[in-house]
Amino acid sequence: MHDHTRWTASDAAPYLTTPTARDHKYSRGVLGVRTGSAAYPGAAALGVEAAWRTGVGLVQFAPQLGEADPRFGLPTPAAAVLAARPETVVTRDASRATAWLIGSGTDPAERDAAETEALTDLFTDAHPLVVDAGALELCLERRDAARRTAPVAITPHAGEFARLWRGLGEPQPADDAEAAAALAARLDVTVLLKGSVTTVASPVGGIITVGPATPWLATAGTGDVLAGILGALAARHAQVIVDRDRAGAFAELCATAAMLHDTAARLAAGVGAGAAVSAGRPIVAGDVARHVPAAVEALARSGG
Ligand SMILES: NC(=O)C1=CN([C@@H]2O[C@H](COP(=O)(O)OP(=O)(O)OC[C@H]3O[C@@H](n4cnc5c(N)ncnc54)[C@H](OP(=O)(O)O)[C@@H]3O)[C@@H](O)[C@H]2O)[C@@H](O)CC1
Ligand SMILES: Nc1ncnc2c1ncn2[C@@H]1O[C@H](COP(=O)(O)OP(=O)(O)O)[C@@H](O)[C@H]1O
Repeated sequence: MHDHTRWTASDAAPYLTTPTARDHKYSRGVLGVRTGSAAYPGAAALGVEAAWRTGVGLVQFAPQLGEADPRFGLPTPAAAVLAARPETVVTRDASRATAWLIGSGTDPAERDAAETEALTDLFTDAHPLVVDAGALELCLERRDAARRTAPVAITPHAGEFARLWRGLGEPQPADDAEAAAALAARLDVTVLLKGSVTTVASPVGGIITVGPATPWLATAGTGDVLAGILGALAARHAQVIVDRDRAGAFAELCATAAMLHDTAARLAAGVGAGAAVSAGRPIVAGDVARHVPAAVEALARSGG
C-alpha cells in the first residue's frame, strides 16, 4: 500500500514562486524543447506557448534532426513555434537548458537514428527530462538506471500507459494507482498518468492524485499544453529535482502541473470551483495555455 495524497492549492503554492529583483532570464529556468514533427507542428507550438506562460526566463527550441518535409504547405515545427511565440530561441543544442521536454507531436516510426540518439543522450544528461507521447517508449530502452542519469517524468494518457505495460511484457494492474506505482518502480521514473483524475507515482514511493478535472479538457492538444507546463516547472525547479534529499519533488511538480492545467481550463471554460460538472463552455487547448498565468496567480494566492 502506498502513501496517498490528494493535491491541494496549498501543496502547489510553494512551487509557484515569483521572481525577485536579483533574477534574470537565465536564473528563472531555461526549458529546452524538442517536440513537434512534419505531421504535428501544432503540438510544438502549444507546448512552447504553455511553457512560456507558466513562467520561465527562456524557452530554447531544438528542431528534430532529419525532419521530414512539411506536408500540405504546413509550417515546420520551428516556424509554428515562432509564429506563436517569437520570444523563443531556435537553436541546435539548447546549451542553456536547465530541463528538457521531448516527444509531444512526434511519431517514433518517423524518427531517424540521429534523432533517436540525440533524444537518448538526454537520458544520460544531468537535467530533469519530461517525456511525452512519441518519446515514451525510449524509457523502456533506457530503464537500466546505470545508463541513465537524468531524473525523468513521463506523461502518458491511458492508451500510451497500456502500450508501455505491453512493452514491459507484464500484466498491467487493474488499479491506476497500483499500476502507476509499479511502472514508476520498474522504469525508475516519475509517472503522471493523465485522465479525469491524474495519478502521479514517484519511483521513491507515494501516490498523488489531482482532480477530477473539468471534462472540457477532453480535447486535442491539451496534453501538449500540460507537457509544456510541467517542462517549465521542471526548468524553474531543476535544482530541487536533482537534489537527492528531495527525491519526491518531481512527483510534487507533476501534481502541481496537473492542478495548474485544470485551473487554467476552468478559468477558460468559466467553471467556478465547486460548479456543477455540466457548467461552463467549450474550450480549445490554446485557451488553456493562455489562462495559465491567471491560474498561477489564483493558485499562489489561494494557497498562501
Ligand atoms: N495539434 C497537434 O499537433 C496535436 C498533436 N498531437 C500528437 O499526436 C500524436 C498522437 O497522439 P494520440 O494520443 O492521438 O495517438 P496515440 O498515441 O496513438 O494514442 C491514441 C490511441 O490510444 C487509445 N487511448 C486509450 N485511452 C486514451 C486516452 N485517455 N486518450 C487518448 N487515447 C486513448 C485510443 O484507443 P481507443 O480508445 O480509440 O481504442 C487511441 O487509438 C502525439 O504525438 C500527440 O502529441 C495530439 O496531441 C493532438 C494535437
Ligand atoms: N474526461 C476528462 N476529464 C478531465 N480531463 C480530461 C478528460 N480527458 C482527458 N483529460 C485531460 O486532457 C488532457 C489530454 O491529454 P492527451 O490525451 O495527451 O491529449 P493530446 O495528445 O491530444 O494533447 C490530459 O491532461 C487529461 O488529463
